[in-house]
Amino acid sequence: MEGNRWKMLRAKLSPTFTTSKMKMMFPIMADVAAKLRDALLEMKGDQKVEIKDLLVRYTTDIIGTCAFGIECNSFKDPEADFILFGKKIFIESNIRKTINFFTFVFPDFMRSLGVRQLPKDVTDFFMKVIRETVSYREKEKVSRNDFLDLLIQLKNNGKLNTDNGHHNKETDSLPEYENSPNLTIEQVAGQSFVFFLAGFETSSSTLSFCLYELACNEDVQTKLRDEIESVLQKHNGELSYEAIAELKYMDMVLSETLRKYPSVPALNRICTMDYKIPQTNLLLEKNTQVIISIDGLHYDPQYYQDPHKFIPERFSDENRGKIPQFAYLPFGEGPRTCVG
Ligand code: HEM
Repeated sequence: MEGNRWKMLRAKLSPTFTTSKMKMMFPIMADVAAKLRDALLEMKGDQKVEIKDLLVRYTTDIIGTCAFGIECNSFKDPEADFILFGKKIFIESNIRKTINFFTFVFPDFMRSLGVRQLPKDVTDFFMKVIRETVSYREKEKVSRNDFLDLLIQLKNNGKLNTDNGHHNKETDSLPEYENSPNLTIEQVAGQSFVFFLAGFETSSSTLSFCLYELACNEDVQTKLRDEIESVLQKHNGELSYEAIAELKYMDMVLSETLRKYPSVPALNRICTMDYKIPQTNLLLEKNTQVIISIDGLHYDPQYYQDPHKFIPERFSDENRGKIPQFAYLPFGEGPRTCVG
């Protein structure tokens, strides 16, 4: 999706990802985390685990419940529809294609809201799920404090309800788009679907790589475990939004994971005007497609000494500032940066 249509939707949807909205959804996410813990506890000591598979179930359940408002139950039922249809998009159609999908094909995919380029049974499934859920919620006046509730507000009112009746700069859409049309049910379904696709594979692969690095680097693992135990102790053993925010070393470990294994290896842009790259004779003409290699930047020894080594300390308060802003791009950059 490009131009004004993208701008309008982005302006409407960005407020659904604010800190306060994330806090609101936190208990839903914590419930799914508890199910992951239970699934792990049920395993026997010497049982082999395909961790990527388990984490796909975890992120599918999180996004299914936050974006679609549906309990996918993937831990109890590995054959659940969401898992099967998710696999159909991502696993059966080779991983390389998936990566390319996010980088080069993403704008086209967004233009059509993704749906027409995918197998019809997959799009029919997601469309049906959203139509039924929205219709049920509207009829029964059910509210779940989740992302779908926010999309329903955008469908019915064109903007989000204000918190406690007060305007809040976090929750108001940008003023120039305040009077843009409400979302249609197709746009609600399309957006939920985009979030499902953009979210579950990126997050589960990041978590898998993180666990892999923790297994390879026991010192990092011990330090991280100590941090988690001490923060949880301070919060009476309770996992909360505030407790997570205190996990500084965890943040460093995840940042380093995203450096070594960015989910999206390259960014894709199209020049909207002629642009001369400063201090060179290079002119990028309007409509030129530009591909920025995230992998290339993240492994450039000019920015990261020993780039193949897993060193979370690169992202300590002291060191983080030494990394040039555009040499670390796991979530992209600029107005199109990852919304999730
Ligand atoms: C580890 C997790 C994730 C990573 C590494 C990641 C990475 C990215 C990257 C690199 C982009 C392209 C940005 C650009 O072109 O500048 C992107 C876009 C996007 N991401 Fe993510 N993402 C993650 C999780 C999520 C989640 C959980 C969601 C939603 C629930 C999400 C929704 C989106 C959307 C909607 C876009 C398109 C934004 C636009 O074009 O305006 N992502 N993501």
